Amino acid sequence: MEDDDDTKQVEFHEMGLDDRLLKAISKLGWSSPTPIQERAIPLALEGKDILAQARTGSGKTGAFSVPIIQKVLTSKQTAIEQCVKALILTPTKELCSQAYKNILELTSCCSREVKCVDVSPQVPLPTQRPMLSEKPDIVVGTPSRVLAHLQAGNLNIRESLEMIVIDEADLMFSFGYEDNVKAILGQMPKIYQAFLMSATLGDDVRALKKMVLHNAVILKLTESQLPQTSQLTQYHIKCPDEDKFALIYALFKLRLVRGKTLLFVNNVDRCYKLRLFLEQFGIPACVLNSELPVNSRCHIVSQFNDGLYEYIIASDENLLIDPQNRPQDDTQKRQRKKDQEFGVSRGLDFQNVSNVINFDFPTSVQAYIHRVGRTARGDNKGTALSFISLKEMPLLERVEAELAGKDGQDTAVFKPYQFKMDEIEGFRYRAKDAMAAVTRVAIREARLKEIKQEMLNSQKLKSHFDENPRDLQILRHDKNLHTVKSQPHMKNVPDYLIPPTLQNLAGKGKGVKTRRGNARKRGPSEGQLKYKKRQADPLKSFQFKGLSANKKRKKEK
Ligand SMILES: Nc1ncnc2c1ncn2[C@@H]1O[C@H](COP(=O)(O)OP(=O)(O)OP(=O)(O)O)[C@@H](O)[C@H]1O
Repeated sequence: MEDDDDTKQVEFHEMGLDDRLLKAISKLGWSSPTPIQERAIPLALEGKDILAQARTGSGKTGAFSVPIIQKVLTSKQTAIEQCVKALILTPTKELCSQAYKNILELTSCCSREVKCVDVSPQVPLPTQRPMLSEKPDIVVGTPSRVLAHLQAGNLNIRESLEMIVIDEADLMFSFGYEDNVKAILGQMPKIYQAFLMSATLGDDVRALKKMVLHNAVILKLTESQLPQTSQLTQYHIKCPDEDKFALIYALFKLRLVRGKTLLFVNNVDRCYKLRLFLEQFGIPACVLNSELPVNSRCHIVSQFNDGLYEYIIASDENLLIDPQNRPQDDTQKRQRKKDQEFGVSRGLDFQNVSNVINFDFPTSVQAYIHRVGRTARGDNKGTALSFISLKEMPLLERVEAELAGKDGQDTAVFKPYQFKMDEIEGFRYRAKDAMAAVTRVAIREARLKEIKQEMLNSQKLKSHFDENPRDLQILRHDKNLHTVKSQPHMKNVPDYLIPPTLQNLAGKGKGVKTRRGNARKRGPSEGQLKYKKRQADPLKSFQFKGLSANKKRKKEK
C-alpha cells in the first residue's frame, strides 16, 4: 500500500501527542514536523507498519521516536508491569548513541515514565545486565549486541515487545546483520508493529520489508536524495592527487573555506597523512576512523558538535568496502582490527557543518550522498567540495548522472570551483616540503600513537571521567602527534604567497602573517607555552584527589 495523501500541513499539536512530549519537541526548537514526520507519525500512532524512505537529514529519527514515546506514555496509563516495549536497531554504535540521545531529549519532560537504554557500547555484556533487568521501555542497539543480550538471557522480548524499528535499513545486510536480524525476529511475539527507515530503497530493504513488515504503508517521499541547490551547493575542482595537499593548505590558510568542515578520505592512513601534513602548518584537526575506540569517536563527534573543533578528517572505510568482500566468518572478522559497527558518513548528525570536502572522492554514489548529507541538515545551508583527480573522474560522472537523473534537477549538479592552481605555486612549494616529512614511518607512528593515546583516554581514565564529567570537556583529540619535525615558520603565510587576486579575501592582517605584523607581535615566552601546553593536556593536568596524574604515577612507583 502506497501513501500518497497530499493534504494540508499537520502540526505536532494536532497529532494528539502528550503535553510532555510536545513540550520536549518545542524545547528542541522543532516548530513544525518535517515532511516525513508529518506523514509517518499519525500513521504510526494508528498502529500501521511503515516503510519510510526519505533523504538523509530529513528527520527520520523523530519520525519513529515521537510515536514510540507517545505509545509508551499511553500504555503506561493502564500497564501493570514494567516491560520492554520497543526495540530500535541501527547498524552502528554512533547511530545508536545518536538515536538514544534524541530519545532522551524527547523524553526530557517525562524521563521518569519512559526509560531508554543504549546497549551498543562495547563493554562486557554482564556490565549491561543490571540496566536491562530493569526492563527499560525502549532498548537501542546494534543487531549483534541485542542478539548477544537475548542469547545471554539478559533481555526478553518474547512476550512484551510491541514495536521494532530498523533504522538505516539499507545498511543492515551490507554490514552483515542479516542473520542477526532474523534471529532477533525469531524471538519476537507474533504480533508487533514495525518501522523500516531508509534513505534509499534497494534490494536489501525490499528483502527486509518481506522479513519484518506486514501490509506496510510505504512512505516514499518524492524529494531529492540531497537538499536542493538553494540549500546545498556542490562544487568540484580538478587537481592531480599530488596537488590536493597544496590545495587544501591554500584553501584553509587563505580562508576560502570557513566554518566547521568535515574532510573525507578513503582510508585510515590517508587520515593521518593529511593530519600530519596540516599539523605542520598549525592547522589542528581530529581524526575519525574505525580503529579508534568507540568512546573516543562519540566524544569527538559531541565535541565537534559543541564547537570545540573546526576540522575533522574522517575515513568512512566501512562504507567503501564492497559488500561482496565483507568478512563472513568469525575468524576473518576477528582478524580485522577495525570496528565493523562504525560509520562516519551514515546517518551521523554532525551539527552545523558548513562544508564537506571530499579530499578523496568516494567510491560509490551512495557513499557520496551520505558524506555530503552531513552538511545542509535540517534547514541549514551547506557546501560540498570534491577534489577530483583524473582517475576519479568516472566516479564523479556516475554521481552526477545519478543525482541529475533521480533528482530531476534542472541545473548541473556540480559547479566548477573557480580557483587558479597556478597562482598558488608558493603553497605548492611549501606543501612539497611538508610532505617530505610525512613519511610512511611517520604515518605508521602517528596511527599507533593515536590509538594508544585514545585507548588510554577511553579506558584508563574512564572511571575518572565518570566521576568528573567536566574533565572530559577539556580532553582534546586534535593535539599535535609530533611524529614529524615541525618547522615553526610554516605556520604563517607570508604576503608573497598570497595570490594578488586574493589579497583581500585572504584576510591579510587577520591571522595571515605580514612582515610588519610579525615584527610587532611577540608570541608568548617558552615558559608560558610549556605551561599552556601542560594545562591543555588533561592526562598531565588532572587532579586525582589533590595530586596531579604525574605525581600520582611517581608516588605509585
Ligand atoms: N521537525 C524538525 N524541525 C527542525 N529540525 C528537525 C526536526 N526533526 C529533526 N530535526 C533535526 O534535523 C536533523 C536531522 O535529523 P535526523 O538525524 O533525524 O535525520 P535523518 O533523516 O535520520 O538523517 P540520516 O538519514 O542521515 O540518518 C537533526 O539535527 C534533528 O535534530
